[in-house]
Amino acid sequence: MENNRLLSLRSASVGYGNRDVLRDYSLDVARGELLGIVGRNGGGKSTLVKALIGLLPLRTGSLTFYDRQGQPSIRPSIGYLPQLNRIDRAFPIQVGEVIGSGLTGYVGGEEPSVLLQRAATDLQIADLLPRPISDLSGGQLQRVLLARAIVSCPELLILDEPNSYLDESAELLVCEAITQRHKQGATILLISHDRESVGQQANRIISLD
Ligand SMILES: Nc1ncnc2c1ncn2[C@@H]1O[C@H](COP(=O)(O)OP(=O)(O)OP(=O)(O)O)[C@@H](O)[C@H]1O
Repeated sequence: MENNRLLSLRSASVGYGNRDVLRDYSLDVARGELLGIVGRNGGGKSTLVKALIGLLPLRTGSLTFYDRQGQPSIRPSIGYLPQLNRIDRAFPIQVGEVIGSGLTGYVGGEEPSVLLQRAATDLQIADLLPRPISDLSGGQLQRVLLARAIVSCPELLILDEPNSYLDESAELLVCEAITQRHKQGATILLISHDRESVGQQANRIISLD
């Protein structure tokens, strides 16, 4: 892992108000790894993710990202799928705009409209692009948010409960999209309370209970 690390969290404490949810917590993630993060409801999975993407400050400890030479570096490009129940469904925005927001700051060489169309096609939601998100079913919105997370082909993909609200065929589609991004070299953190579903995809599983 030493030379192949993407990130290293060391002795971190993170929490809300005066309560630490994670205390003295350490985690290394290797570049190209598909890491499953499992655990009971309220175990701290989303809190860990928020700390990794900078939404929650560390109270103690450190978070370091590394480049391909193993040197400390700036944060890599990150795609994030939040839990659906944290999304404001009434916000007046169209599907295409939501997916396109995943391209903010994109500096790669590909045409943004091509990337957007590809992500929408991969998740079979191209016909939904002009629709307002308030019109969508839970499973459709989940695929839209996943498309936003993957659209820029980020180095690090963090997916919080990606299978929520999905029927069986949509689960297969999402699983395929995740596997494809992994094969292309992305490092993926897959968060779930369902150890069995994560176990089929992950190289390694950690548990937060
Ligand atoms: N914004 C917040 N303010 C205060 N406490 C919070 C907040 N978000 C989460 N918590 C608390 O932090 C603890 C960990 O929550 P977290 O959402 O990280 O768990 P989780 O493992 O992701 O759970 P789930 O499987 O239910 O999504 C819980 O006790 C929760 O009540």
